[in-house]
Amino acid sequence: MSSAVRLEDVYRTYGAGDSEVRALDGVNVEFPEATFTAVMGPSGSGKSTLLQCAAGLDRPDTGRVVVAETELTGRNETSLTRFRRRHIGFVFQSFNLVSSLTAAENVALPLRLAGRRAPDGEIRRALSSVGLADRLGHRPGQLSGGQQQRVAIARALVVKPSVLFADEPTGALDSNRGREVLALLRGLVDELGQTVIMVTHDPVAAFRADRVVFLRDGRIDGDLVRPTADAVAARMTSLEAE
Ligand SMILES: Nc1ncnc2c1ncn2[C@@H]1O[C@H](COP(=O)(O)OP(=O)(O)OP(=O)(O)O)[C@@H](O)[C@H]1O
Repeated sequence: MSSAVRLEDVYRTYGAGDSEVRALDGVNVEFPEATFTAVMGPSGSGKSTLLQCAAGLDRPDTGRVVVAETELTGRNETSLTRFRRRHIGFVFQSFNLVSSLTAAENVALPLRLAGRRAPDGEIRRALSSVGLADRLGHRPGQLSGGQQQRVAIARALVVKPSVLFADEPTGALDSNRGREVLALLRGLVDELGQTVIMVTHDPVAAFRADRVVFLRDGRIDGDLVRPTADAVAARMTSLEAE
């Protein structure tokens, strides 16, 4: 199986001198196409930094990041932005929708930013695929948290990205709404062959993934394939105790 995302020897340090933090300390990891991977680890272990570097939102100090067989490292900002707009979808814990725009307008935004047309049919299809065909004209403030996150997922998917990244996508939702979002992500992988990489603290969320990759102190610390929630929770407990 070919890899959708590959990080080779990635280092990322913040600050300098006494306040230096090595957020990523020689990370090597591959994320295969059409699979759902969860990234877990104690607070401060580098999960968000890994996701941001893999998505081209942050730059490693050294090492290589390859997405869809394209090397991101060394590209200038314009070229990186262009690549991201075509190939990367990103979903945040806090949804990050534009509050003054309707659901349909939010979903159209990435196409417009990429200088593409945003046909009504395409926008409607994206919102239908997340179960929100009847909420096109609603603004974020008129939607529940779970619905807002589904609009954010539709917005990330409308460009048909090579990879969908999600940083704690269920972190702001109650457990039922969180389960719906996870089922949606799982369905994208199973039905559309979408590659999904998700950071989460929640073993129940990680259980929906094909594989869980663990981080500790900026390094990869093993993985679990087709994990049970109990196995993930046990692994997290031991990582946090170390
Ligand atoms: N912009 C920044 N400036 C300085 N230090 C940073 C910055 N971003 C992250 N760090 C540090 O890098 C380390 C890794 O941070 P990161 O956010 O990747 O961890 P995380 O595993 O996602 O944490 P959490 O689970 O708490 O969200 C932490 O020690 C953090 O304090």
